[in-house]
This record gives sequence, structure tokens and C-alpha cells, in this order.
Amino acid sequence: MNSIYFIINPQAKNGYCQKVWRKLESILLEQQVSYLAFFTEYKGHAKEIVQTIGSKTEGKKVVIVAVGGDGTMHEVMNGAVSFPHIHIAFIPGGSGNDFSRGFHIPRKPTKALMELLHSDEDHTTLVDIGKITNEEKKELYFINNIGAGFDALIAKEVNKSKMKRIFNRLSLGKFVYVYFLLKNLFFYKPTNITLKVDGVDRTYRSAWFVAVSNQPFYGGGMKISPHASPVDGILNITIVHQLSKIKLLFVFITVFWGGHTRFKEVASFTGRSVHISSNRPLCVHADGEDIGTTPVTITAYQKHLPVLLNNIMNEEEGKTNESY
Ligand SMILES: Nc1ncnc2c1ncn2[C@@H]1O[C@H](COP(=O)(O)OP(=O)(O)OP(=O)(O)O)[C@@H](O)[C@H]1O
Repeated sequence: MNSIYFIINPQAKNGYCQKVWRKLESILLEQQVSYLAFFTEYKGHAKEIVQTIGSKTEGKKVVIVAVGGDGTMHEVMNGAVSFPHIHIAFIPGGSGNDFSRGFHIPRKPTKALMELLHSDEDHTTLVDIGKITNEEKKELYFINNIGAGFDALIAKEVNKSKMKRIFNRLSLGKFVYVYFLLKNLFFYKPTNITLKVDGVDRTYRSAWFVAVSNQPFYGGGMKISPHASPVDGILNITIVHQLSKIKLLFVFITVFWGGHTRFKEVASFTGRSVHISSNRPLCVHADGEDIGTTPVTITAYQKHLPVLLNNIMNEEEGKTNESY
């Protein structure tokens, strides 16, 4: 494989990713793979590195591998989106790694690398992504999902908290979201959320959050949108509304296996464009990263991003049978 670039977030999983990289590096040396490695130094750096590589390599295919968590992948894909010659890949080194789950990439970093080294041209899949436009007409893309409301508030708090480090150290990274959910549950006030899905308005009273998904998983393994597929050109929308705090806790447990969709307070449907507005500004996350507040518009971009996947995905996989 020619021109392979690794972008490593040394801070992913609170520094554990450095250990991951050392293992990967020894395999690369052993296998005599020629590559270039860049380490991110601050938030947003991965996107800048990708854009620099993209503009210097125009016209020839390059592979850029994100090594880190979902936030690193989010930045890498946002940098790559305007350079069709960049094919991206992912090696999990973060705390949540929902991208690995949703795109069938091995959870073990060394296994993901071996699969990558043994993949060829045929393993590039053009996957869907979502474009987000906010009030200031700023554009951003996501590959996993976007959420507005209670879930985004939790993501924001998790990302800035020291608790994440403690949970990661105890190998309990997944439970940090549970901790913040419980912490915020009793103070959070649900709000009215209006969705315009493919031009049709729907208002949900007393809504906790809305998630728009390109693949099933978010928040470190929660199956929020069991039927979402990143190769069907469709966005899967899940909104949780008019639910007591106690019942929310109960429904939350069922999210880990996707059982929440059976509750009447959980509405699921599909669309290609979604406008989210609310009667007070709500936190919004994209791929687990805080990106501001509502209102936002999300548009599906079908088969838009070349991603190296060993388990090539097809349109039938995870196809939804619910419709708006
Ligand atoms: N050198 C750095 N110092 C501090 N933050 C960084 C650095 N490099 C990248 N970041 C930021 O670290 C944040 C977290 O990265 P990432 O999501 O990859 O790891 P994670 O949070 O451990 O994993 P996950 O999102 O899968 O739970 C991202 O917002 C990214 O922009």
C-alpha cells in the first residue's frame, strides 16, 4: 500500500493511545511498511494535518489512518471530505470507539492494523456522511451521529471532566456516560423540539433529546438506532419525549441492546434532511464532540466518503423498515 499516513491522538483514552501506537509502530517496522506518522497537539489539529496532506498530494491516492477515538475520526473525516483522493481508515485507540462498532472494524488495534495492511483497492467503500449547517451557516460533517438535548449535554460534560480519566484508568470508560447521566438527570428540564424532516414539521413536547444517526452506536456502545446503516443514504432519527425521569432510567438500560425503540415515548423514523429547533437553545454534539447549540440542519450525503473497510458493507445491511 502506497502513501500511508497515520494521525495519532496521543491524548485519546487519556493517554492510553500512546501505548496503542507503540504496539502498532512495532508491527509496521516488523512488516517493513513505509509510512508517515503525525501526532495531534491540540483540538482541531487532526483536521488541519489532513487538509495539509490533501493539498500536497492532489491527484494521487493516499490513505490516512486515524488512530484514536471517535473525536479523532470526526476531525480526520472533516479534513478529508473536500479531497476525494484521500481514503480514510481507523484504528481504535479511544474510550468509546463507536466508529469501530458501526463500521465493523476490529476492536483490537493490532488486529485492525493487520486487516488494514492486508486490504486492497477493493476494500474501499463509499460511505454516507451527514452535513450539519448552523445559524451562522458554518458547515461541518459527521460520520457516526449527531444529538441535540440531554445526550449532548452529557457528552459535553464527559469530554471536559476529570472523571473520564479515572474511569478510563479503571477500564470502565463506558460507564462514565452512565455516571453523568445520573448526575444530570434530576436537574435537566425537557423542552419542546420541532423537527422538519424532508419538509414535514413535527413538534415533540417535553423532549429529552433527538439523535440523528448514520450508524447504530453512540455514547460508547449504546445501540441508539439499531437499523441505521452508513451505506443506505438515509438518516435515522430517534426522539425521546414525554418520559418521566424514572422511566427514562429504565428505558436507558434497554438502549444497550436497542430495546428502547419499543417504548411509545421513543419515536424512530427516517429522512434525508432534518432541521432541529427548540424553544430554548440546546447543546448539540457531532460524533460526541460539542459543536454548539440548536437550531441546526442536517443533510444526508450519500456514498460520499471513501473509507477502507475490510468487511465491505452493502445497502441491505441494517436497512430500516420504519418510515416517516
Ligand atoms: N494533543 C491533544 N491534546 C488535547 N486534546 C487533543 C489532542 N489531540 C486531539 N485532542 C482532542 O481530544 C479529544 C478526544 O479525542 P478522541 O475522541 O479521539 O478520544 P476519546 O475521547 O478517548 O475517544 P472516544 O471519543 O471514542 O470516547 C478530541 O476532541 C480531540 O480534538
